[in-house]
Amino acid sequence: MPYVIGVDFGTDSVRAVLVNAETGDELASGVHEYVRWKTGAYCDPARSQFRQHPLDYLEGLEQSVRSALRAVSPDVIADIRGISVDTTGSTPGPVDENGTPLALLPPFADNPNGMFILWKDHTANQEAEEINQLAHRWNTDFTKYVGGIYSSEWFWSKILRTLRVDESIRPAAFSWIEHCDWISAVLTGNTNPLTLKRSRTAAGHKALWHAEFDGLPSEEFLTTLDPLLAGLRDRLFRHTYTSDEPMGTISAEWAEKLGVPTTVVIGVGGFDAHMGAVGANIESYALVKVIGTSTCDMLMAPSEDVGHLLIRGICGQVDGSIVPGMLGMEAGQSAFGDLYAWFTRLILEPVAGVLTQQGQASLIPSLQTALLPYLAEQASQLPVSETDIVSLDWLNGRRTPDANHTLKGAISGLNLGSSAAHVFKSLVEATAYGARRIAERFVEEGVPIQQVIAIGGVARKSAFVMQTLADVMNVPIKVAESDQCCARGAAVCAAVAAGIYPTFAEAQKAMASAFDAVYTPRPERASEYDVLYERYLSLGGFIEKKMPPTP
Ligand SMILES: Nc1ncnc2c1ncn2[C@@H]1O[C@H](COP(=O)(O)OP(=O)(O)O)[C@@H](O)[C@H]1O
Ligand SMILES: O=C(CO)[C@@H](O)[C@@H](O)COP(=O)(O)O
Repeated sequence: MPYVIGVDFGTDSVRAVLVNAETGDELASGVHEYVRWKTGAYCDPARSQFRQHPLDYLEGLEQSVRSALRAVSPDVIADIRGISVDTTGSTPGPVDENGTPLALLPPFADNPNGMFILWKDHTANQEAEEINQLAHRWNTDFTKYVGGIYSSEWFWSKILRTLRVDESIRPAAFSWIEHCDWISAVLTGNTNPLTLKRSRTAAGHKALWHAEFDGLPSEEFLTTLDPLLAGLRDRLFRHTYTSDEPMGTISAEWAEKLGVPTTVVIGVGGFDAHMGAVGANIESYALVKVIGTSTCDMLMAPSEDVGHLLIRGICGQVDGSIVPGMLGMEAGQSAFGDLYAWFTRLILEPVAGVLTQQGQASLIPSLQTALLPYLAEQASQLPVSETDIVSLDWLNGRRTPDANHTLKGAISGLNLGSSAAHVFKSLVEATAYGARRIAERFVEEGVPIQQVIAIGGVARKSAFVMQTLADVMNVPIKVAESDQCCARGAAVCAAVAAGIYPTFAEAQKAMASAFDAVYTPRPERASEYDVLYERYLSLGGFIEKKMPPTP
């Protein structure tokens, strides 16, 4: 029997799953939480600075795969044929001529600017704005395939910001690399930034790569943006590769580290959301919502049907970014479950402080675990009325429609009777309104949505959130059965890259997740939410127009 491994680098942890490529059975999995990231090292949330140390990734890769393989017999291990990796993105980092991230070199070991700049880092808002202004007056609008607005979450904004603020990085950063490309390259032993195979998904959605531009934006565009970018285009890449392609064969060093055969094929890397959509059996005109810390909303359609459209305000339309040969479209919300995490922290921090002062700190961990489910239970008992609190989901800025990471969240309609459950309910509704706005944008732009599928931590863990989402969007939502859909999707990609299946369709048929729940909209709630959704749009319009933007 052939087996494959999918490795999914999420925001907080990395997960590896071992899948039987014939039956789709998940034999084993392993999880590793990033050690340095967990302590908050190299991050400054107040400034939206979020950096990850490459050692967290290397340790996570080894630990998660080893831990999965501990559960299976040597016969199974001997039949492992492929490994593919997905990561968050855009999560780029500076590398030297050998493709070594600068933070792995002693002078930069503790320099956040030598590390990977996590997708949710918004320190480059100013640079994103400059890219947009220049692109919109250039003869070719390089933003046209990424919704017309470049984001501070993406590749060029982050590179430019880093080069501007840190002189020490400038001579040392020979090139830049996305997390998904680097880890896949590490596994093959060839991290040469000039020859390793770069992911189409990362390049097309985040780096303004397009076949029409003959690759990345022109040297003239980049140097007009800032002379600090001179020459970098030639040290990046011109060609890109879809996730059905092999990146290479595993190096002897990594075969030994992971305990897998030296014949294992490493697939070209990709993003968590895109591979997650594959794991959830995405098909034409299905919207797959990856609902976790943030959301990614993945929509796929035949290029011949929608390739002529330029869809405004989304995170890109890229040929082959999800499934080779199809147009992959991405949108999303920069914070979804993160809103709930923020609210529980808000409640817990002072309570934990008091408990600690009173010598009862041992109570804190169980409070931490119980609080979200408790709030959801309380909120689910509340009626919905047109005078309810209305909140905005922009606590981490707005990713789509129309990226603007200077925007902030808001809570409106509080009175002295407003309880924690009322506020929590409004935050859950706000995330659902943001989701509805994205779906409406696709439809307004001419891309129909025929079904909605949800995957990710929130989709699996919270019936309350999912029912609210179905009510607000007024569509049935199917939830994929797998707890590890992104890693499973990576395993599907590995099966194709390793030649076990010739196409994604065949690999998905055998290996993609089934569905185990459907949330059906409740008609009376749906009509109440139509009214509240209008108030959400008005509140959003007011905040965007009247509140001065802050970095
Ligand atoms: N019971 C719950 N109800 C609602 N949200 C939850 C619950 N448990 C966890 N979450 C949210 O899930 C998010 C993490 O999602 P997950 O998919 O596991 O991780 P990631 O986004 O890093 O891949 C967190 O933001 C957290 O607030
Ligand atoms: O933006 C993308 C992909 O394009 C994601 O990697 C990013 O939202 C992070 O996803 P998670 O919230 O960690 O699931």
